[in-house]
Parts: sequence; C-alpha cells; structure tokens
Amino acid sequence: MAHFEKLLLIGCGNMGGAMLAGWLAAGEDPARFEVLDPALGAAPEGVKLHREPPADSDHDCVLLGFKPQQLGELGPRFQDLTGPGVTVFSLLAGIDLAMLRAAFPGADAHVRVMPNLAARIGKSPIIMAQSGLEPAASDAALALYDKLGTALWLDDESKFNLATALAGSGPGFVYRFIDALAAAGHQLGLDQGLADDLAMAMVEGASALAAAADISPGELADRVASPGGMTREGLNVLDADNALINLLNETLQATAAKGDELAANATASR
Ligand SMILES: NC(=O)C1=CN([C@@H]2O[C@H](COP(=O)(O)OP(=O)(O)OC[C@H]3O[C@@H](n4cnc5c(N)ncnc54)[C@H](O)[C@@H]3O)[C@@H](O)[C@H]2O)C=CC1
Ligand SMILES: O=C(O)[C@@H]1CCC=N1
Repeated sequence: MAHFEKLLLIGCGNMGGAMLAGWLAAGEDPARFEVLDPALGAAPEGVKLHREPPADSDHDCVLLGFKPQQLGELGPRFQDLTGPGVTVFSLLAGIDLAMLRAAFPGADAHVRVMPNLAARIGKSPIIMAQSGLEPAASDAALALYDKLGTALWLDDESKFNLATALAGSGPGFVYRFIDALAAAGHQLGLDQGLADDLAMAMVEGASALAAAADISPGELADRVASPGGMTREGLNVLDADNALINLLNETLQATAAKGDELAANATASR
C-alpha cells in the first residue's frame, strides 16, 4: 500500500511554504498537496488552496504548519481532518508526541518533524520522531522528508528540543553571525556594502568547503591559521576562556528551554 499520497498542509507560512516550495522544486506533483490557510495570498500553481477545513479532501496525512501557541484553539477544529487513515505530521516547536496524540486521538500515527528554512532549496536537516507508524510507513515518511535535505529519526525524543535549537533555529544564529561579522568589518573601516558582500561570500564558500572536506571543521580552522600568522590571533580571541563555546552553549540552552515552555503553555490551554 502506498503511503502519504496526498498531504494537506494546515498553515502555509514561512516554514510550511518553504517545505512546499522544496517538494515542488524536487519534482513532486503539485496535485499531491493541498493547503488550508485562511491568510495565504495564493498557493503555488497546481496546489489547491482551502480557506476553511475542506469537507471532501482525500488526504492521507496532514502537516501542521501553524504556531504551537495555536494548538489549544485549532486542535479541536481539525478533528475531522485527522481521523482514522490519517497520519499527523507536526512542525510545532516544543509540542511532543504525547501532546500530539492527546490533541489528535483519532489519527493512525503522529510524527514530529523539525526542518529549517533551507528546506526550500533541498538543504535542510530534518529531525523526526514518531509514534504509531508501521515499518513501511516509517520508511515512506523518511523518504518524503528526505526530499527536502537529510531526514533522520531521533530515537530519544527527550533530545528533540535541543536538536531543534541546533538545526531548526540554527540558521537564525548563522544569519546573526554573518551580520555581526559584516558589522564588525564596517565598524573597523570597511564600506558597509563591501563588508556585507565579503561576509556572505566567505560563509558560503567556507561552509561548502567544510561540507565537502574529509577533515573536520576544527582541522580546517587550523589549516586556515598559518603558523605565526594572522588567523591564529583571531581564533585566540574566540577560544579564550571558551568564549564562543560558552556563548553558544547559553544560546542553545535558552532556545531549547523555550520549547519546554511552549509545551507547558499548550498543555495549560487545553
Ligand atoms: N520558521 C522556521 O524557521 C521554523 C518554524 N517551525 C514551525 O513551523 C510552524 C510555523 O512557523 P512559521 O512558518 O515560522 O510561522 P508563520 O506565522 O510564518 O506561519 C504560520 C501560518 O499558519 C497560518 N494559520 C494561522 N491560523 C490558521 C488556521 N486557523 N488554519 C490554518 N492555517 C492557519 C498563518 O496564516 C500562517 O501562514 C511553527 O509551529 C514553528 O514552530 C519549525 C521549524 C523552523
Ligand atoms: O523559532 C521557532 O520557534 C521555530 C522552531 C525552530 C525554528 N523556528
């Protein structure tokens, strides 16, 4: 039996829209997707857009793409869309499998899916955790999300918020780094436009090289730092008292803790 032939995307904003664009760019048939979103201007060509929950949709899975803060309000509204024969995929940060089962008790299976915005260009890591999928459906789910980058099952769901902080929120931290590097270059004397262009081109090339290299980023950093040269002085600033590691440790902790808070608030509002 085929799995996930028709996906109803409920909430097509920044993240849901990026995933839909990624699937279509990867060659998926637009007829495989429908969107339910009261505020979306238009769906991509060939994708049916609903403003109200459709009564006649033949979907076999939904992908929840609204905000976790809306689960208490919207969960009860979507019971008819999540009955037997339907798998619930959820992008909702912080909302765990037990909460998904409680919110959508009629569904066959429940899957947490955590991508990032690079799904639009097929370059997202996608963290997944599931409850209720048979082995063949589990393989089909992985294959569906693998079209958006690299999908993987996280066996220990207790680590999901931490993995979300690193890989789901991560692009936000990288974009901040690029901006900060350019701002520092500008403050020290480069034209703003030049600093912006250099920072962007440098990060693109450096990450592509690291992804293709057969040595670790740490070893690559040492290769950049010529003995007795300039780069080591800069690395020494980042490494002093583990400054960068400590900053990122704090960053990931604060991000992951917010996932717990979103879950607690969603539970309280049920
Ligand atoms: N933005 C990101 O990089 C990532 C977001 N996520 C998750 O994706 C989800 C959406 O986040 P964003 O796309 O950033 O937010 P967003 O605000 O851009 O999108 C939310 C969408 O939900 C729609 N919506 C609101 N009420 C609705 C209703 N009653 N029925 C159907 N659709 C409705 C809105 O019109 C909007 O298009 C969240 O649960 C978030 O945790 C997960 C990974 C990364
Ligand atoms: O900021 C958020 O809550 C979502 C989850 C990961 C990225 N964006």
